[in-house]
Amino acid sequence: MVVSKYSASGNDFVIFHAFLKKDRSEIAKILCDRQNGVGADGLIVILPHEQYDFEWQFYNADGSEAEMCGNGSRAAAHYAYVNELAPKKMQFLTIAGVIEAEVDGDIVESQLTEHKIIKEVGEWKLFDTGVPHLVKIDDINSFNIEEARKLRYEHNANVNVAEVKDGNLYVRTYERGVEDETLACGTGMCASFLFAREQGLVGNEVTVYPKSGEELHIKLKNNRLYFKGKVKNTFITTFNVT
Ligand SMILES: N[C@@H](CCC[C@H](N)C(=O)O)C(=O)O
Repeated sequence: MVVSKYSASGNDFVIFHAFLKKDRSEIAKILCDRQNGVGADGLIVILPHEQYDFEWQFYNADGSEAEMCGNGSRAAAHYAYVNELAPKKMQFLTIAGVIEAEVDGDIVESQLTEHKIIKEVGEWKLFDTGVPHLVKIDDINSFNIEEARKLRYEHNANVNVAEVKDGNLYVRTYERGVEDETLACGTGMCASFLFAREQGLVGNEVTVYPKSGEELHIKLKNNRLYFKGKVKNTFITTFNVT
């Protein structure tokens, strides 16, 4: 099979398109494996849809299906555009709802699904930005992988520590389904932005830096989150599925 590998700010994905919607949990594990597969944080499968430009299936590296993925939405939009599956400005369906995206060269902006606050857990706050994210505003160096892993299982959520420095937002994320810290997480950066904004640390727009150090932009307009940054199609390959 022919697959494309993408990096969206360091969050990496294997992407292919198909005609049939079926359980692809096993192939996600195989393709995402960093030793025996292509290697990625997630698998995205682009499928035709009658109402929208396309529909996707998103799987984490461990084969679990997730409702949404912010960085993945930008990579998928770029893939769909360059493969002539969607126009520059597109709408596509995820489990969490409809995503609007616009491709401009290697920059892609996604309008995420509606967001909400779920609950407070001490100094942490649990947001839903398409998928669940616990966020704490603290020194970015206080990110502790063991604590994050414990919270992830206690709350079935991704876990973020965020800090505002010189008006910019810095975020580190432990991702469920990858079961490790990743180089970037879009829905996590957006949840972190919401918490920082609530605390008056940022306004309606912010420049954000995930662990990869790449620059992204988030804005809140009419209570909707817009998330913008570069994506890179790192390679296209054939992969033997045996
Ligand atoms: N990396 C993604 C989020 C992917 C899903 C997440 N791991 C989950 O299972 O909730 C992003 O960029 O938003």
